[in-house]
Amino acid sequence: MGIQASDRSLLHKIGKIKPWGGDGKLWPWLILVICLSVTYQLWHQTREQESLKLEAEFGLKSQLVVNELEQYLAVQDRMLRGVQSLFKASNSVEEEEFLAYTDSLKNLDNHQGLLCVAFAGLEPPPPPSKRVGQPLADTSPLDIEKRHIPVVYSQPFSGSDACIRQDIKTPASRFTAFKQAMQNADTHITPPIMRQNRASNIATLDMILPVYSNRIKDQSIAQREHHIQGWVFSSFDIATLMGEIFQQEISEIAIHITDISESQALSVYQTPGADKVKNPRYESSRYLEIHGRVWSVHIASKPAFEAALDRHRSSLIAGAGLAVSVLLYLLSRLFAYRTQTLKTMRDMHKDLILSEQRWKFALEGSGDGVWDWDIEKNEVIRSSRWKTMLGMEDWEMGPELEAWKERIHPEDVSRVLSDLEKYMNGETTQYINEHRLLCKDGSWKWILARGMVVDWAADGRPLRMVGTHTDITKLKESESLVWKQANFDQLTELPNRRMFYDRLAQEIKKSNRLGLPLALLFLDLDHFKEVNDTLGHDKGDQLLQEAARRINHCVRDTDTVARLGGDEFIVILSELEDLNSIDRIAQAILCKLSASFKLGEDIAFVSASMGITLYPTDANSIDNLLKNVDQAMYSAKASGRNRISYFTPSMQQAAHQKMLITNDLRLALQEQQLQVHYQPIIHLASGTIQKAEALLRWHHPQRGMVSPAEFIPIAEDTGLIMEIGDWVFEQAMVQVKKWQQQRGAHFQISVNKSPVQFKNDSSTHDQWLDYMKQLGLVGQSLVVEITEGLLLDTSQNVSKKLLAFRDAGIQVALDDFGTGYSSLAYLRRFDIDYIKIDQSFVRNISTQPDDLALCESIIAMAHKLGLSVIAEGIETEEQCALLKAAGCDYGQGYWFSPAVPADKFETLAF
Ligand SMILES: Nc1nc2c(ncn2[C@@H]2O[C@H](COP(=O)(O)O[C@H]3[C@@H](O)[C@H](n4cnc5c(=O)[nH]c(N)nc54)O[C@@H]3COP(=O)(O)O)[C@@H](O)[C@H]2O)c(=O)[nH]1
Repeated sequence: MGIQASDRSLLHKIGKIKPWGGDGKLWPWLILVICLSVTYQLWHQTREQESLKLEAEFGLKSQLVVNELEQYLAVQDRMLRGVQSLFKASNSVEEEEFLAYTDSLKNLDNHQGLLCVAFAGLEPPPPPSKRVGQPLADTSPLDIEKRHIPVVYSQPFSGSDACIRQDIKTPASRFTAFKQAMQNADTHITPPIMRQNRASNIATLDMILPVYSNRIKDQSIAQREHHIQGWVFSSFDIATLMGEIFQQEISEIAIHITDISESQALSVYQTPGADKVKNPRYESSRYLEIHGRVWSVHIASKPAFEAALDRHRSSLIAGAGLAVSVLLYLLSRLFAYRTQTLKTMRDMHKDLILSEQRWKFALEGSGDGVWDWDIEKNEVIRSSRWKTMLGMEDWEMGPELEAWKERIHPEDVSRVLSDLEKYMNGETTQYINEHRLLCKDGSWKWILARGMVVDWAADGRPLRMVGTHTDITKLKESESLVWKQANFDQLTELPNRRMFYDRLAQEIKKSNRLGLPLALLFLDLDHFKEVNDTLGHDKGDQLLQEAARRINHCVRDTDTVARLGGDEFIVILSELEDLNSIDRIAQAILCKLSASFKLGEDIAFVSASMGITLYPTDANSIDNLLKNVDQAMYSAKASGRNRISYFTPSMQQAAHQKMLITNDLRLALQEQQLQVHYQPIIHLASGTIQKAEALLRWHHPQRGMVSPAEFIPIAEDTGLIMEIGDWVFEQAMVQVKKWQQQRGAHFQISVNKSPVQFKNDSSTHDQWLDYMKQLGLVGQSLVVEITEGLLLDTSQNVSKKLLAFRDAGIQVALDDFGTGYSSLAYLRRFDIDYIKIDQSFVRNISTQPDDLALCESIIAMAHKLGLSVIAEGIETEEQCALLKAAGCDYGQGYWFSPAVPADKFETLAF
């Protein structure tokens, strides 16, 4: 059980582990934050460095552009100066010379965007020879404006006849550059000029050098204009020029060159798409003074250049840093999870060990033996306690299952194996069984075995079963004791009332099954009370034990003898094949019980009254059988004791009658069906009525007069006698008060008081005394008539009430004297005032000398004891005379008057 609970706890704990959260494990997050911030720092620094580096690179690139441009123009300048030198070297340059020279320039590398190299000379050319370079003697600057200046020679580079078709005077800005070159005797560059080139317009510029007819060093501008012969110039397609020079750079930077020499800035060149560059990261502007013009070179970084920043180390660092951060975070989470799992596993392991220790402790502490059965091998491991329970050493028992089976009590084997089989078949959820096992010393121990299969094969076969053995011997013994106490009479060891009911029920079933009748014999010992009272309860107990033995000897082992309580025994004679055996056994029992009982020093005699009834002849239920046998027993008692009475239908009839009377009696008092009659008691010496006996009468509406001899016992059985007895007493007291007034204060009325009234706790003498006081009666107005049987009762209740009556002056008469135990000892012990000689002795007094002698003895004895005697049932004058002669004090009987109603009593003439 402990392991199961632990398993549940472990599963619960495992279930609580969350790999990705919970339990306040913040440090993986801390690692992530640190890594990310380090990554950011690294990335930021690197990015800064890279940005600076790229900025420097951009600066270099910008510088390079300017340098390249300057260098290119310088090369072009030199090349043009070479052409100028050609003219300087001779007075006239033939076209062939010019073309030959300029053609040789094509071998040079740097002529990107160069359209043509040409010479424009002043007209008129000297006819007829086509010689040029001869001085123009009388020319002036105004003349230059007026004169036609055609392009004389032209060497095409990429633009065929581009220079031939050019007019150097248009546009004016171009001609200005020609003039400035002339005036400064130096290279000049024109502003950008739009030209028609094949199908499209192109921006061009010219680099110009003047050609003079004389040396012009240190000459004035006027002199220079005077000697001007013409100009050599190179025309460039700016876009091609720039594109070719900067073909590497323009993918990454945007170049915009503006000619700012004049008030209105002119765009020289702009890389394609430069206008789309918005918010460049890097920008620079430089100024270039070149051959008479001032250029602003603006360079801006393009996204392609800036992208280099993202491709560099900072990006790598950012990526790697992020990756490392996430990796470290995941690893730390895994590590945290692993740590937590390991901790939980350790806790679980600890719990398991603890649980197992507790489990073992609980088992060992409880003193249970443990067994572990390998079903496949059919071997059992048994704990030391298991073996010591049976008084064996550890080595004394082999591991075989049979070693256990052999020790099972033969009566228990089949039950044990059946329980085991039921469990294995799945009919029960636990193997549990109580059986006896043989100990080493030969004794038996009760074992409570419990077990469960703990391992199964894949196909469902049980492989291993474990369980415990608990020594329940003591429990069984106390159970047995309790059972015995509950079902057996401790004094006689016979089955008690409860067990008797069980047995009777079983015997009835058996009788039905076998078709054989059974008999019930109900015995009540006669005079047992006297034995108890005279010899004491110990002797009474001995008698009961001996009586039980004697009854048992008279029946078969299969029959049942039970004690129902007191001196009542009952016998079940079962499986009766011969009904005659009933009478034989019953007689044998009566005979045995009527034999003397030796009780130590004393000898006692009892007899038994026995009722018999048969199943199924007389009744077919337990209740009715018991009623029958009870009636039969009472019938035997009533018939004079020491006899057998078989249940008869008339008994049943009587019982039925009794029941009807009981019901009617309950109503009788309320419906005033009861009446008190008074029978006079005559003082024999004077012949006067000095007393009266109150006798109850019942006028039943249907039955007429019902005898008190019939209904008083019923009233006693049902307890109605309490109410009825009090009512009679009150009636009698009212009556005696009246008659005392008429007949004198000595007049007394005697009232019969049943033993039941005496014994009942609810009836107290105080109530009667109070009532008499209320009426103003003295105690002597009442005589209480009791029977001898009451005096046999030694209970405090009875003697207390009798003493209280005596103290109150109430007199006591002992009724029916001579019919019972007639012990003189009782007369001495209790204060009795009158003895009433039973009418059965009076009846034959005149014919039976013995009865007369008995009456004379009673009278003499009573007088000696100071008691008065009342003779009952005097019916004749002779009886009256004999009794009077014997000294009897009072007489009562039909000779004087039967009991009569009060009004009639008053008319009696005594
Ligand atoms: N506890 C109570 N018992 C009562 C009460 N009333 C009556 N009883 C008892 O009932 C028994 C029967 O009584 P009853 O039928 O009334 O018989 C009494 C007399 O009528 C009868 N008797 C009187 N004189 C003669 C006679 O000359 N011949 C004759 N055959 N019978 C006679 O005897 C009975 C007197 O009984 P008792 O003196 O009490 O012995 C009887 O036992 C009553 O006690 C009651 O209220 N309470």
